[in-house]
Amino acid sequence: MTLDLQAEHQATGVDAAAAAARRVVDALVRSGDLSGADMSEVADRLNAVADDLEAAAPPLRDRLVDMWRGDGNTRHDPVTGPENPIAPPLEYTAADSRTIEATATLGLPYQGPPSSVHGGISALLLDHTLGVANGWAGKSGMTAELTLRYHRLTPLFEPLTISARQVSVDGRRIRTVGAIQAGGEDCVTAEGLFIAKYPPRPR
Ligand SMILES: CC(C)(COP(=O)(O)OP(=O)(O)OC[C@H]1O[C@@H](n2cnc3c(N)ncnc32)[C@H](O)[C@@H]1OP(=O)(O)O)[C@@H](O)C(=O)NCCC(=O)NCCSC(=O)Cc1ccccc1
Repeated sequence: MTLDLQAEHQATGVDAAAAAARRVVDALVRSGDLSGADMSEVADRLNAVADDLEAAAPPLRDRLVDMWRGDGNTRHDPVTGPENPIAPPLEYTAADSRTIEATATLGLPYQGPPSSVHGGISALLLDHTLGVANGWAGKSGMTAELTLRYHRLTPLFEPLTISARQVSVDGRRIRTVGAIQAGGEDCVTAEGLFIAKYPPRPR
């Protein structure tokens, strides 16, 4: 089976709502206390939206089964998930049979050091990208160790290339490397040990 590297997108429905929520988060972080908007009115409107969503939400168990349906890529994860507002979201393409990559430009919600990507966000993007590279290469597992080296600040507002490649499989031990680059330079590099183990999807 060939892994489908990109979650199927819907131009409408929850994907469109998640994209709107991403805009809201970005606009809120952009605004801070310097905005001319009436923030208590904004809070009321956002709480009204949350009230509507919570009232219409399915039972948690039904949603868990639904979000893990099938065997391919998920649509809800915090890195590629088009229906998850905290996902940038990344869209992977295959560079070769063991290597995948994505391009993303991150904004203020992902800031750590000034005008730079938070180190934990870089770790999140790399952990997930290494994991998906394993699936693409044909043997996946759970992260047992993830070693990161932060070479230089990772800029916000500039295109980043996030890539990963499976380098070896030895029994249940899978070794995978990856990087976040800006302008062709390594910002963060990663080495991961994954152990082949597959927690069952809720059915
Ligand atoms: C799965 C495992 C890591 C290993 O447990 P078990 O199955 O009980 O393994 P067992 O003890 O039977 O050892 C087997 C072999 O492995 C070796 N070995 C084991 N550990 C280490 C080590 N640290 N360092 C070195 N070696 C280690 C051990 O010595 C043994 O070697 P041997 O065969 O004797 O030569 C478990 O601790 C766990 O679930 N941890 C939580 C993982 C977790 O939450 N991760 C984050 C979520 S995943 C994610 O986000 C990424 C993702 C994104 C997208 C898509 C997909 C993925």
